[in-house]
Amino acid sequence: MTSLTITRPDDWHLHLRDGDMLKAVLPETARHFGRAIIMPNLVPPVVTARDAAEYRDRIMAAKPDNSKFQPLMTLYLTEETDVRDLRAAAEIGLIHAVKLYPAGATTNSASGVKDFTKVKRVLENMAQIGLPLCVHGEVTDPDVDIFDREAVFIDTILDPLRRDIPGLRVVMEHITTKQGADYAREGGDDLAATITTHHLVINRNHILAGGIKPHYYCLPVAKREEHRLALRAAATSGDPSFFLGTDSAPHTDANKLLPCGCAGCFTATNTMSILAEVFEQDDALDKLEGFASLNGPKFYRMEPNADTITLTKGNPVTYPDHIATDQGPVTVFDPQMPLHWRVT
Ligand SMILES: NC(=O)N[C@@H](CC(=O)O)C(=O)O
Ligand SMILES: [Zn+2]
Ligand SMILES: [Zn+2]
Repeated sequence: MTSLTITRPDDWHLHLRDGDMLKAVLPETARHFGRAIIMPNLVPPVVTARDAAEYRDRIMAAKPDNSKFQPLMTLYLTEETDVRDLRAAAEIGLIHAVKLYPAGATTNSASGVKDFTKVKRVLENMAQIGLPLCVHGEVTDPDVDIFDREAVFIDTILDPLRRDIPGLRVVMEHITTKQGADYAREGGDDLAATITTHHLVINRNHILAGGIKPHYYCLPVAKREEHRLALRAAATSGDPSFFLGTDSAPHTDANKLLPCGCAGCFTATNTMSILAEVFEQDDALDKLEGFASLNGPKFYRMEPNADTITLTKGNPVTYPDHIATDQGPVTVFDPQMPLHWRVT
């Protein structure tokens, strides 16, 4: 096969940041994607309907001319989240999900949840109205090894939470483990998982073997090869429990290349080329549309995009190794393999 036309994809987990960074990175996503779930971990975070409306306006203003890209806004769940404000924002279609960060789990998560009893009423209301909860699924207990934090979160927090609040619709964001894939697969219609582009490509050796590679450091951190293979199997299976959330998370090189560097991989630029290569390697090009364009809208109870994109196979694709921003360069994720599929 040398050409593949699929429904225009969406990105169900994206960091666009704000200000100059937003202006620099938004065109990279808007070029190929119809919609994206916009992560609310700004500083300060997007916690109220008003914050979300104002952030949406800034995104719309930063959009390239002629772009039909639609940001799907989210609220950042805090122990002070106001149920009425949240319900009103969902009813008018301003927000499409609420994001749960355990306090301290990842970039800009200090306002996240420490005591789950404090958010129970909000979660019960979300279950009533069918509003999905997007979960960064890692425990923050310093006694738990960083490579185990996702699996421990599923057993000690996510599973009890889902039993406690029946009907709560949950997206396990950026799963990185076999345990995550298994739990999502078996969780029924109210549970799904996003998988990033980079976690289909790298394992923890890519970060640590032969010298430390800060550009491959993200959270949850990439795990052993067996987990990467489990994610590949899940993404290419066609199972509607799994869909694309790139977690494209721009940080300037200056902030990545530090003694204590930021977590995040920036994949907006080359995600579709990487995915086509990955799905072709696994003999699953016919499953790419489900993963990137159909399974996400199905879970979010939205129509798929009405238009299509075409990927064409040819000589290796060239793409910039970084994106320039007013704050400095942002390195584009290097999949360490030639990519032959370009969006035409
Ligand atoms: N994934 C990351 O490594 N970083 C994300 C935060 C997140 O999604 O956890 C970021 O905002 O930079
Ligand atoms: Zn996260
Ligand atoms: Zn993220």
